[in-house]
Amino acid sequence: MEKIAVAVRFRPSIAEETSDRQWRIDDNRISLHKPLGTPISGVSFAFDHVFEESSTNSSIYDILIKSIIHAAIEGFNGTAFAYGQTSSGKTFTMNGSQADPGIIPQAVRDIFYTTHMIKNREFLIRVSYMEIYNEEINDLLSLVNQKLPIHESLERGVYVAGLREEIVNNADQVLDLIKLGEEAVDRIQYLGWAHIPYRDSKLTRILQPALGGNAKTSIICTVAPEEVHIEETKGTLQFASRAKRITNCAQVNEILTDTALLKRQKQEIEELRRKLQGHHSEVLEQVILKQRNDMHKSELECEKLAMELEEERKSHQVLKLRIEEQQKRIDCLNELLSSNQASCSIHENFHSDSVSEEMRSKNCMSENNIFATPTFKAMPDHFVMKRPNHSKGHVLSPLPVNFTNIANEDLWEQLNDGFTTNLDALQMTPIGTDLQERTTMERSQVDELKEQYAILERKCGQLRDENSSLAQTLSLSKQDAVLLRAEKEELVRDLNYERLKMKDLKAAIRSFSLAFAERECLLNSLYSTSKAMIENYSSPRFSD
Ligand SMILES: Nc1ncnc2c1ncn2[C@@H]1O[C@H](COP(=O)(O)OP(=O)(O)OP(=O)(O)O)[C@@H](O)[C@H]1O
Repeated sequence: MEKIAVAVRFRPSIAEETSDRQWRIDDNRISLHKPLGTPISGVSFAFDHVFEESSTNSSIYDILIKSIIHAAIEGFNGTAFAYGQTSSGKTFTMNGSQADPGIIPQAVRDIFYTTHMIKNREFLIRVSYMEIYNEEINDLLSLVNQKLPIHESLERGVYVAGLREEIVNNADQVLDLIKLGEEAVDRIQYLGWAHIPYRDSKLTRILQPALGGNAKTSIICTVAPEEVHIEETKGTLQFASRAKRITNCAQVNEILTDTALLKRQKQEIEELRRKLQGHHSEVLEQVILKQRNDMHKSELECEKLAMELEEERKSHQVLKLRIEEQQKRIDCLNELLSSNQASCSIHENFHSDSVSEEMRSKNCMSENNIFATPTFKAMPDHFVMKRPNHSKGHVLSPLPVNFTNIANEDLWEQLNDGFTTNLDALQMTPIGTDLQERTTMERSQVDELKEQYAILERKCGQLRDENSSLAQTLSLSKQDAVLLRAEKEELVRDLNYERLKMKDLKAAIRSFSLAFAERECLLNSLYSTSKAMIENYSSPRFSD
């Protein structure tokens, strides 16, 4: 006979308040005090352990839970649960945080660590996970198992019928299952004392063996230290005091005789055989087959994507080259444009008499290359003449329609736009028809060049358009490539995940088969031993 271990844990205070009354902890005693330290009578409780606000989950595990886990490994029933008002720290105590794992992850790791160290015994560890919500029991590992009933039998005691039990081989599998179960819950309040009456609830029934039955039990009552929660805290402490009076009678579950062991082994082997040959193995095989198919599909998808990516890369390369080529052509045209602009400005300053061969060749105006200089600036409307020796400033006038060999005063007046001059001071006169021919020829050349310039400008515009559309295509292709790469990475991740799942399944089947083979061996040996014993007993020596 032994008492239930009851501990109280204070969570750190959330509110910064000045309180009239406060809880005081002295060793394992909790009492309520007035501001000046006077204890309030009748509000004092003693427990097995009281954990202050600064306590850690790991210290709680070591002091309160570890011994239960080790006893369970030895064959006892064990129960540990948290009880307390909302927001008092139940979840924190059970699940904990990354830095301070709660008692569930610690217990799970401890179970596998300890069972691995025991070499002379075999363990079969199964996990189930359920919620009690509004007095209904739901399976968190199988969503089809809802509203499950509570049964009781001589062999199993109180149990939830139809609850899924997963065989597990390591701690991570258990924690993964718990995570899976938590995803199914969108409501972790099992022990909301304000909502579920302590008596008559399904929870009370399930906890029956733990509260006064065949089990070792630890209860962690979580409380909030703030004054505003004093009444709820008192309620929790009263529950804890009642729980402390409960006595359990824990016994190692079964010490089987050879015959009982034989019977039990036979049953287990039958159960395993049924599972292996029946639905369970079929499901596993189907799952493996599906995983394999998915894996092949993903691999094919990956290859396809890789090929597409390669194609995309090649077309990028081609586009890039084309753009570079176009850019070169545009640069070349721009160079020509600027050089021709320069030549046009020189051309504007030509005096009709002073067009020399040297100038012509310098500005690409020789007979041979006149059509090779495409971008000329348009000529001004008036062809102008300059008379350099007449005065310092340039006197410009429109070109007369006809020149003759002799310059008279009228002509000069016409040339100088009404400006009169001393004809004796003139050094030369315009030279008639030759100049006219040259001017006409130059005009037609300039017209042709204008046309060429317009054509080339159009072409340049087209090239620019083409260039920008190629740049657009390139940027779209780049975006496509990024998307394809992301898709590929996701597929690779899926593939790896499927591989891991398949590996786990294979390991589960392997350990399942091993256990099955070992059990069969054991059965056979027990069977032969029993047969030999029976034969021995029925031999004439014993008949006598
Ligand atoms: N011992 C502790 N140390 C640090 N923080 C804690 C502790 N206990 C509780 N907390 C914090 O207090 C808040 C409430 O705790 P928790 O969620 O565990 O309460 P709960 O009893 O599970 O609430 P509910 O019943 O409403 O689900 C959380 O933010 C939690 O991280």
